Amino acid sequence: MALELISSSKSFGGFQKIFKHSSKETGCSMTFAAYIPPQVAAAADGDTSKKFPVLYWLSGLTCTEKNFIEKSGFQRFAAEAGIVVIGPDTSPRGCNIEGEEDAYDFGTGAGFYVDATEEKWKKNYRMYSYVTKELPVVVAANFPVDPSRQSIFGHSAGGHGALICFLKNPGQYRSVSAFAPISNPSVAPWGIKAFTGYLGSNQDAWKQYDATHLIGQYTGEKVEILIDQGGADDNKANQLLPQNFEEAAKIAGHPLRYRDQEGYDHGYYFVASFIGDHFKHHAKFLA
Ligand SMILES: N[C@@H](CCC(=O)N[C@@H](CS)C(=O)NCC(=O)O)C(=O)O
Repeated sequence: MALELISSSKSFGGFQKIFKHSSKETGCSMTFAAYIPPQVAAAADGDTSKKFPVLYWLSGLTCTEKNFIEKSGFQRFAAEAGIVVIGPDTSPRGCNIEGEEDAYDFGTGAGFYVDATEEKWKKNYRMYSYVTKELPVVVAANFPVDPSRQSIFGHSAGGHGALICFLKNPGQYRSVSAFAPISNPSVAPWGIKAFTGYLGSNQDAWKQYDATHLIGQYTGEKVEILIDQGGADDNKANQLLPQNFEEAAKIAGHPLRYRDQEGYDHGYYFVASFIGDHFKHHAKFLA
């Protein structure tokens, strides 16, 4: 479980680090980003038993662990709140699977946070288990985090990932939020492509990774979900389908704060504009 430090840069009094480690779930080496807020070093001088809350960030298609840490400006808010922020890469890489580099929306950079069952992909493409099981154990073993205070959020395919990780694991995460999530992947082109490739043609299997389906089955505490969606996001009407999730949440009686943000597109300028609100949202639950 040894971690290799790739880089470390001081930011807002804390440190933005990137690590690499060998993953059992994905059968390859994985990188992840870890922001360590200034309160951690301050505590290490005194009370070393102090543990900090941890917030997981999942990025979207084409991303590595770098997009969020370089473009969102989140470190200011993590430093203020004293929250450790972990952001994994979005897929296994370099597994020598035929076709893995052929598309921006499938294979490398597009693990889609599922455990593949199709023969070609099932050995390595296990991002669901990597994010929900292996990575939290690695993080708890290497950083002073309190595993009873974790939450999750993400963007686009990573917003889909955050919603399903939360909804499939009642009690594991205290809260969830998303920017422009792929909300109903079973009926949207990106989702259909990923699910067909990783899970095969059985649509019952797809539903187990579809937030719009899962919210009706969720048995845990109904904590409010925060979703921000850009009103000028070209993907909204055909890929993201937030209205389907909104409708399903209403039927399930699950509180949802859905905000249509007029004029914003799908990119990280949009994420950066509202990232502070998402930290406020999670800090309430992680206190
Ligand atoms: N049209 C884009 C689709 C991919 C995309 O929009 N990716 C989003 C997440 S779904 C992203 O975060 N891209 C990287 C970035 O903006 O830094 C492409 O072909 O690259």
